[in-house]
Amino acid sequence: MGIEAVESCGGGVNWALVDRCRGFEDVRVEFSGDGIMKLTICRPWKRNAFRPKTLRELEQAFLFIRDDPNTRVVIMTGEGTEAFCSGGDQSIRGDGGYVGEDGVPRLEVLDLHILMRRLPKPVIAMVAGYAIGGGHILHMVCDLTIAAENARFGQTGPKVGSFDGGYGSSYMSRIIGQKRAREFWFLCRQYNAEEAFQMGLVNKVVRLEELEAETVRWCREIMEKSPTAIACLKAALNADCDGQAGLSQLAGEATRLFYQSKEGQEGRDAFLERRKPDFAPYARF
Ligand SMILES: CC(C)(COP(=O)(O)OP(=O)(O)OC[C@H]1O[C@@H](n2cnc3c(N)ncnc32)[C@H](O)[C@@H]1OP(=O)(O)O)[C@@H](O)C(=O)NCCC(=O)NCCSC(=O)c1cc(O)c2ccccc2c1O
Repeated sequence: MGIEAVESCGGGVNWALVDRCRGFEDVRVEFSGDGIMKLTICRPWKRNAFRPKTLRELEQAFLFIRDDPNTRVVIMTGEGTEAFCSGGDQSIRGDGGYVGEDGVPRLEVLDLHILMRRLPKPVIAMVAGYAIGGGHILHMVCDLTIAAENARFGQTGPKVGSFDGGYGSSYMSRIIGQKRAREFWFLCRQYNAEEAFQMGLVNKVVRLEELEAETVRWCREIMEKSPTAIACLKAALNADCDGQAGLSQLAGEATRLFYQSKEGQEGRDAFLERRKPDFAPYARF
């Protein structure tokens, strides 16, 4: 995959920068060497608020990861200990969305959510500090969340003139229930890590110094399991709230398995060999 420049962080992993994402400005993409890809939003002076460029780089990284057989699990995090992500960068919010270098206003984070949901590999949010606004939604869209004790969670939309009626609302209510979701959005309060854990928003709370090591432990535990089973389970759990798109993702996993079977390959081979397919050996049991 073209990795270089080993640098050492916490968690006992020698993270290596991924060459093909080396030109990125807002996102650092690193590989553990044994299956874990770490994506770090690097705008700490803005509490890791995202701008269109940040989202583009995350999208490119996820597309790369989707096709990369070496990557089994993804960690998504923010630079530093102050914030995971504080949502959309309000300083470049125009009248119709967040304005990038091309001058076009967009709400592109919604596309990123879909990419993350469709990724057939687990994404774990590693949260230190604030996960606020669109940053809170990003952690919710991740499959699992490990939080440091200093983590703080909340929505700000109705305070800053915004709202996410997509995963930010409907999926939140699936996770924490309707009453709590309404509380989150209508009051715009902040919740600490323990409160988030009690609500089921977070899988584990650890001391800040332990955050990366614990997250890596979860990744490695997942990597001991069948990747196909994990991909099918993620698709099945998504299908519960993703409608036709969710069913299509789940069915795509079935088609992928079918393509790998002798029965599926007999259909292809018969067509190419201009003969009648012989499916007799593959009767259902
Ligand atoms: C995150 C905070 C609670 C942190 O508070 P703290 O006191 O620790 O730090 P400061 O407030 O002093 O911030 C330090 C520094 O960072 C700048 N900053 C922080 N967040 C942002 C931000 N989101 N955008 C721009 N800049 C930010 C801050 O201005 C300071 O800079 P200085 O130059 O003054 O040093 C607190 O910062 C906070 O509440 N931040 C705002 C959180 C927020 O409201 N986020 C936006 C919500 S809306 C959203 O994210 C969103 C995005 C989308 O793309 C959508 C798409 C489609 C539908 C809905 C969307 C949506 O709702």
